Amino acid sequence: MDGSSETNEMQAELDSVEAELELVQLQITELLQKQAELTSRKNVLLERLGEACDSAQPSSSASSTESCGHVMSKQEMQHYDGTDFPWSKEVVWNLKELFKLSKFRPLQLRAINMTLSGKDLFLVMPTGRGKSLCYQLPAVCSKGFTLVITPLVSLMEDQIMYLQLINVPAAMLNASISKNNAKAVMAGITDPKSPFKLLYVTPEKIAKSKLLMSCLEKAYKAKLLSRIAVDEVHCCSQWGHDFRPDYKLLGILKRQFPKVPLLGLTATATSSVLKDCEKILCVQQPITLSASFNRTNLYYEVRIKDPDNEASICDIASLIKSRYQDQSGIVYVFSQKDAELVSSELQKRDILAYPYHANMDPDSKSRVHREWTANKIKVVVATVAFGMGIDKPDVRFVIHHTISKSIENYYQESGRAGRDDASADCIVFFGFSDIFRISTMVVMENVGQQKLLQMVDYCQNLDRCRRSLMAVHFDEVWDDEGCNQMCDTCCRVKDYSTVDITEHAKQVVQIMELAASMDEKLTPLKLVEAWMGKGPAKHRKTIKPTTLSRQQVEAVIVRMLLQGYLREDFSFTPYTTYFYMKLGRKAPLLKIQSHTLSMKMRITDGRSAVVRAASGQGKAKQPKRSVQCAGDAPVSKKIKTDLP
Ligand SMILES: Nc1ncnc2c1ncn2[C@@H]1O[C@H](COP(=O)(O)OP(=O)(O)OP(=O)(O)O)[C@@H](O)[C@H]1O
Repeated sequence: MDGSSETNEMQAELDSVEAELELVQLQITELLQKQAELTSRKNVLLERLGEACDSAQPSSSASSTESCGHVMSKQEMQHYDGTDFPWSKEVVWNLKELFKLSKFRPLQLRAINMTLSGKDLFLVMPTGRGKSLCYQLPAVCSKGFTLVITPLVSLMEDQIMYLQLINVPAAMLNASISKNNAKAVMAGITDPKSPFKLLYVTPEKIAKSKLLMSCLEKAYKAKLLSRIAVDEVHCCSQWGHDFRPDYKLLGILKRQFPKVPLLGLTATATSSVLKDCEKILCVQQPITLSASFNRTNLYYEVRIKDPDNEASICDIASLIKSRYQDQSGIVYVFSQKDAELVSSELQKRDILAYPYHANMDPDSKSRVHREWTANKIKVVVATVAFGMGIDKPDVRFVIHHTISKSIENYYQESGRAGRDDASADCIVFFGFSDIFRISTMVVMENVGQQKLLQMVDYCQNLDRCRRSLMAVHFDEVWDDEGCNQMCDTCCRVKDYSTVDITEHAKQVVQIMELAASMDEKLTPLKLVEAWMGKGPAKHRKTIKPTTLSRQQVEAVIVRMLLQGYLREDFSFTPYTTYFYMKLGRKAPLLKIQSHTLSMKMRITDGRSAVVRAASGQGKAKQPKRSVQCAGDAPVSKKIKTDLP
């Protein structure tokens, strides 16, 4: 053997060893990822188990730590759910007669009794579950007034309008009110007759107005300052997602008025953020009450969206007509154009539906909102612009014509259903091409892509309860029992079977490799078509078509994307973003004989019960000729959407 062929052989062996090493590295990464997922799940479960054990302990020795620093026994905690306090009669009377509510929601009475007992408290409760009542009701039952710190003037105005409606005197101090008005409010603070029960101020006012602080000082001395409520308390902490510098200065309140109980309210705060808030606000060992994010009255369902837009609207129309005749609901859509189109199509099918999006004039928007609230309009077909201030109790369904851009967004949007605690449905129509429409929109966001894929996983996953998939995002565990058959996966466990898709995935890789070898970029649609033997005649000759249905083809591609066998690739022009598919970092694993890939699929008919093995299983040959992949229309056009 001459020197050069020896070198060639060694080079070939080196290449092969390097390739193998790369595969091993991928397997290690995959296992480490799995380990991290399992560890995080284990930690959440351990925490839950700890809580469960605490609450199972005999009351004499119980020591539940439901607070950041303050230790309170379970029995003591439960004591605050009672109605034998000196103020209880007044509290219950006001709940019914003033606020016109029949009963308390979980944790409301506990929070109210605790704050009326003078305890400092952090209340973590999902949006729309009724945090405001926890300081509004105590304010009415206390002498003097409650100081409420709120970050947004619009939220302040909404609350004051509502309180005026129910005859509770309230005032506000912010940059938008007149000097005379501000003067009257300042005078009211020290008035022993307390002309208002709640005073709303921005954190800036506390930080900057010496006059306000001196009035509050006088009110404190005269025992007129009964309570301090800090809304959106997570804004204090730089670790929170919405830090506001003026919140950092609110520590002055507890330093100046140490005997006034403080109530911090938030819908989103981890325990480390709350610890930080505790320090910033100078509260010592506050009790933290956290309500579960699990909305037990909501039924979650995912339906496959028909690729034909008209057919998909037809599906929504018949769903509304058959299940929600004369009931109130929202259909969320992706773009302003979709809002116009879907609402007019629903109208053609005798459904009283109107569009709502950011590009409508303010009068039309508020008319749609008003008439829907008054039940004159049954369905609002809206972009995400329909969100803030939507507080209709009897929304019986929220249908997503297009998936949300993240699970957190989906939770908020779907959470507008069933606020009256009666059962309501949250249904997503999951369409393959929608993934890529949204992808191009979120591509510039920090973790936009990652969050979108979590939403896609929520839609495609048939292994786990939909609730439990959502719970992870709120650091909670809602197991199947917690679901109580209130999602389609829990209801239809028997309709799904696990299918080995390894050979199918290998075919996809082959197509991608061929395209890459020809320097051709594949859009998701083109990949589907090439695999199904559709598209130009020359493609059909080169690729052996799959035996899978279009729905299954799309499902396999989505699974491969979610698991890293495929990945997204974008190219940008000043006007639009183009979306293509690429092989993912795990694609080489499919070259290993022992590596398998499986997924759950819905058994809708005999055919899909077992997805038949791809042709040429185990000995797939490379087609000799290449796939012609270029030429299909790029996925993204410039679309007007209402970003949240
Ligand atoms: N006990 C109750 N029973 C029925 N409805 C209630 C109850 N408590 C509050 N609500 C209603 O729930 C809705 C939402 O309340 P609220 O605005 O206080 O929520 P929130 O938790 O402050 O939400 P956000 O985080 O959006 O500010 C209101 O319409 C309120 O009247």
